[in-house]
Amino acid sequence: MERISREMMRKWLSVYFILGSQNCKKDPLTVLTEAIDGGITLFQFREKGKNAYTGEKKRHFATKLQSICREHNIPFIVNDDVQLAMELDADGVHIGQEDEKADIVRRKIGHKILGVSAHNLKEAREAIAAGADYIGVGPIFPTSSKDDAKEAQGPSIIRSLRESGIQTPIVAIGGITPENAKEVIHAGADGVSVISAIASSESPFEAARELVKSVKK
Ligand SMILES: C=C1C=NC(C(F)(F)F)=NC1=N
Ligand SMILES: [Mg+2]
Repeated sequence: MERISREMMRKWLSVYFILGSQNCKKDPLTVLTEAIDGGITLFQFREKGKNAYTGEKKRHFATKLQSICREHNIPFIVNDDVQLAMELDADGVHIGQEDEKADIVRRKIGHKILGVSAHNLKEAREAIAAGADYIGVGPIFPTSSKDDAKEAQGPSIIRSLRESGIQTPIVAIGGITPENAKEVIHAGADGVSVISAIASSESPFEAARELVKSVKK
């Protein structure tokens, strides 16, 4: 198996749903199933926050989400926890600037998908040099899903990365909704990632469907 192509990565990034046990009103397995039926293209398991699951509870919960993704051919990405990603043979990992260094993670995961958070051109270039298959850029708009989020940067950060010659797949994150997603794509993002727009919705199915419609070029 070799590294994922940019073209394939761009396709997967289109509507990237991120979820953990702390983000849901309804049963997380139902939320994920509805989101997949609504058309999400990629999933990230992100277990963080005050009452986040740990150890065997976290692993067991991850396997249940992973099997739903497998049933629907949706790649399963694990946030932060490289060890868990390897144990589960996940399709990839996502790491932030404060996590394990990207070049070390790349060596650990082989050709699995590697996503890295980047907030500026320097971090983007470093991530790409370390072997990132995509970069997560944001928060674009104010977000309620991450309690230590940085200042919202607006879609212009994406436009400036593209103008600086960044061609690596970019997914935008932070406060993205069906109303503002199109603007983010027009700024040059290949996809949008969301937590609460889907996880906090009464109908994750409808919310996913609206997002899919809004990112169509
Ligand atoms: C902090 C994060 C930033 N970006 C992304 C992604 F959208 F996947 F790129 N995931 C995260 N967990
Ligand atoms: Mg992290």
